[in-house]
Amino acid sequence: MACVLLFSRIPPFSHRLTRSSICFLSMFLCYLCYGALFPADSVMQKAGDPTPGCQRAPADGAKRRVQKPPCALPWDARPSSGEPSRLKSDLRPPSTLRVDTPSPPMGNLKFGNKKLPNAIIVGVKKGGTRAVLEFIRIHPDVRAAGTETHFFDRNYGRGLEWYR
Ligand SMILES: Nc1ncnc2c1ncn2[C@@H]1O[C@H](COP(=O)(O)OS(=O)(=O)O)[C@@H](OP(=O)(O)O)[C@H]1O
Repeated sequence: MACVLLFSRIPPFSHRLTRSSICFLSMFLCYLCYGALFPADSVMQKAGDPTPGCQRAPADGAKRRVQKPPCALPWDARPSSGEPSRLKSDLRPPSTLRVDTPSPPMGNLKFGNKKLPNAIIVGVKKGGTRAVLEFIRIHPDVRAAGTETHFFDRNYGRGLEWYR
């Protein structure tokens, strides 16, 4: 009796095949939709961008990236868009970042305006503080000091005027 009940609950082979087909079909449709919504190039490069080599620069590590921008095209010659681009700010030479193209919220700051920092990265030596700085400074609204200031451990005696 139990056997009969058990077998009566197992769907016939054709039903199982249909369910498997539906399952595979839905997975395939999901894959297609995902591919249509998020094409591989949409994150790294826009369709009209004439500088494919710049945005596909190899990730060499933060220090080298800051010292030597991988793109030969001048920053001013690149097409601008309204959207704040993470990759563009990443490739921007540090000097240009400060002087030529201030981000909108920082635009009312004149060059040479001395301010104390809004945020400080604190860390031990070899604790990865440089990496944290490089990640945060990718944001277009962040303006970071060029080098580590070491105010509290080395330059505290110079006072706040030096720190600004
Ligand atoms: N996410 C992550 N995971 C693991 N390790 C990481 C990470 N980010 C940075 N690092 C390593 O941190 C080392 C650099 O740390 P600092 O930037 O604090 O260096 S420094 O003290 O300011 O010179 C440096 O180690 P070394 O390569 O041994 O010098 C980095 O490789």
